[in-house]
Amino acid sequence: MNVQSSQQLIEDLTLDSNTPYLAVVFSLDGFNLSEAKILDYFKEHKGERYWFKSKENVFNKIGIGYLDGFTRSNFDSGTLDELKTTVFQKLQYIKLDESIDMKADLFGGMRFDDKKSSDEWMDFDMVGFHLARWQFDLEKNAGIFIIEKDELEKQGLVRYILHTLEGIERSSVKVRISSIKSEHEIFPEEWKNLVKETLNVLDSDFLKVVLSRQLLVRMDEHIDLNFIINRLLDEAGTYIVYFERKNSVFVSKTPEKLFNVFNNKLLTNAIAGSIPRTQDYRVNDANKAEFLRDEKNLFEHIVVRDSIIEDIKAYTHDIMYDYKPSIMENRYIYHLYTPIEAVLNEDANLFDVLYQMHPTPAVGGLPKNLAQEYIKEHEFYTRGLYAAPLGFISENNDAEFVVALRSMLIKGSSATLFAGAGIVEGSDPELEYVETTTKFRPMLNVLEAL
Ligand SMILES: C=C(O[C@H]1C=CC=C(C(=O)O)[C@@H]1O)C(=O)O
Repeated sequence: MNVQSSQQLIEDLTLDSNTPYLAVVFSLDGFNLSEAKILDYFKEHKGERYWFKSKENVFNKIGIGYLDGFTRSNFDSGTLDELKTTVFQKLQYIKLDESIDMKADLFGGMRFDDKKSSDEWMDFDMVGFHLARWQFDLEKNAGIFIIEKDELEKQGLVRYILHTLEGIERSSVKVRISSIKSEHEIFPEEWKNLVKETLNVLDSDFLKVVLSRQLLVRMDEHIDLNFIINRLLDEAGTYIVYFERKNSVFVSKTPEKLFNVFNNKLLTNAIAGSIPRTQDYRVNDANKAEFLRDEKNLFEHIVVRDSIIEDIKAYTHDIMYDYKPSIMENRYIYHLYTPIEAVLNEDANLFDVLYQMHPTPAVGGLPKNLAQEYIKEHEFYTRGLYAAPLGFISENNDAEFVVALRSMLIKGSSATLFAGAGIVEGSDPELEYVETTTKFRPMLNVLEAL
């Protein structure tokens, strides 16, 4: 960044009186920044920081300080779309480097069930989208600083941004390692019984329901967030969601995309059907071949796929997918996987798409309404952000939302982990229980000291 020419650009800028914020877009070229350094540098903003990294390394976004945005106590697509437009209309942009292609976006989402509440999730809104004051994208190697115009002092602005970037670069991140003191499964036997009872309720009208449970992990002391942030980078091939709000942190290493939209092209996928991955590649190869032929898993997968296609039909055209699923390989588990592509209709409201697609049958069930009601009534806790849609949305409707699986809620010295399994006719309660144990692994791995 050339200080003089950047400063000149700002001095020459005519401030538009209709927009309260100035968004300064800058390059990170020449700076050696990492996620851990950025988040640590802004530690006084604890409770207002997020990190959202794409599974395919397309973006790596960090947001600091929730300057603006909107929260709602229920989901109303029309209102949300208007609120979104209002927030973006408050921004006037200035690029310190013409070649950077970055704009501000909103990060957030909604709880699994926007009508069910419990104390555990009090810090998170039913629906909430945040405009961060500092936004970094380490994939784009660029950042944005948004400042209120009535606080703006043009002369010092470029120096202030530069000073901040240098400060981040210089900071050395201290990590305090904590150890797991106890692990406590919440109602394991009752959960297996619930699966048994559910098998009696399933029929040709109620095909599938995903039942989840919790594992409570107590650490020996207050969990150091730098430690969590460092551990999150450990496994590639999943998304990383790290979302602070007030005194809670929600963390997910989900493999599951709800959908993304870039240049009006919508990508989504069906992920359903699972087998564990072992340490032995020969066993894995044999299991994978068997998995692709296994009727229970194939059935579970195909109903999920068809339901997703049904959900996006009203908002898209030219839907394309492979008829046969492939296998998605994660570190501890394999899933049956079908990518689905479509073109978004011109008048589509992305909040409508989100509301229609959520919950996918991979986390709710089928039919969706029946399954959602069943979960609300029978599960032993409130899902909150577990299996909820979280992600970002930009002014021009580029967006990416994930389904927040393989996740946990951190408060103080404890973490609550979540995992579920799709229950269909023929499911074995003991095997489903083991499958949920496998699905706790990614978050246990984050918490376990090396
Ligand atoms: C509900 C979860 O996983 C879903 C996603 C993929 C495969 C699943 C399954 O095979 O049951 C689940 O539907 C979870 O990880 O908590």
